Amino acid sequence: MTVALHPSIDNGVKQGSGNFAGGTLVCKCTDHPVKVAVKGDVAHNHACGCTKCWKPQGANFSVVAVVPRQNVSVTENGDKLQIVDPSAVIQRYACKACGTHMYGRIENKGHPFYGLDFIHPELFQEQGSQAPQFAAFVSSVIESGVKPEQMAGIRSRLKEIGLEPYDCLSPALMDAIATHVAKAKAA
Ligand SMILES: N[C@@H](CCC(=O)N[C@@H](CS)C(=O)NCC(=O)O)C(=O)O
Ligand SMILES: [Zn+2]
Ligand SMILES: [Zn+2]
Repeated sequence: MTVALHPSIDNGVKQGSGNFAGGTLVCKCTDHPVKVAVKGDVAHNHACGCTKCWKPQGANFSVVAVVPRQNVSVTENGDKLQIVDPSAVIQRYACKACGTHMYGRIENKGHPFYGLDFIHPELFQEQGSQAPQFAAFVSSVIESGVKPEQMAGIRSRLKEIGLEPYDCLSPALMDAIATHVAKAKAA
């Protein structure tokens, strides 16, 4: 049996339509679910192995992407949301009833990713948003209980489905962060 990564990619990565116009994220509650409207497609969608990103039951990875924060609005049952860890860089708003993270927001205006919210595309009611592009923080799954000897299998499975594994973010995103830091230092 192949190692389980995340239900939305375990049978292969499904490509996006290329013209996803946005949609509604819905939490797992059957009663009064939280709904969040997102305008436009997501970007930088990826699998994340860190312990902070929300994963569905049984998954070793989260699938998470970014959207401009002005494109995100809570439309229903926002009173059920609470911030998971107010001291984290990314303030993740989760449903108090079912635990699903609905969006994560950076409030530090100096952060390289300020202006982008983090969302989980599997929560879209609609199909067709951008597919995951790579896997980040892969080694961090060990912090959630994966045994080091399972890592070779996990990395090879990620590669098999077309998600290059990295132990931080992708080179493009790391370069973007470093560029931001260099400009801030020069200013
Ligand atoms: N090894 C750590 C890595 C955590 C981490 O740095 N996560 C990244 C990717 S989501 C991050 O940007 N975190 C900022 C935050 O969680 O606020 C863990 O698994 O907890
Ligand atoms: Zn809920
Ligand atoms: Zn993460």
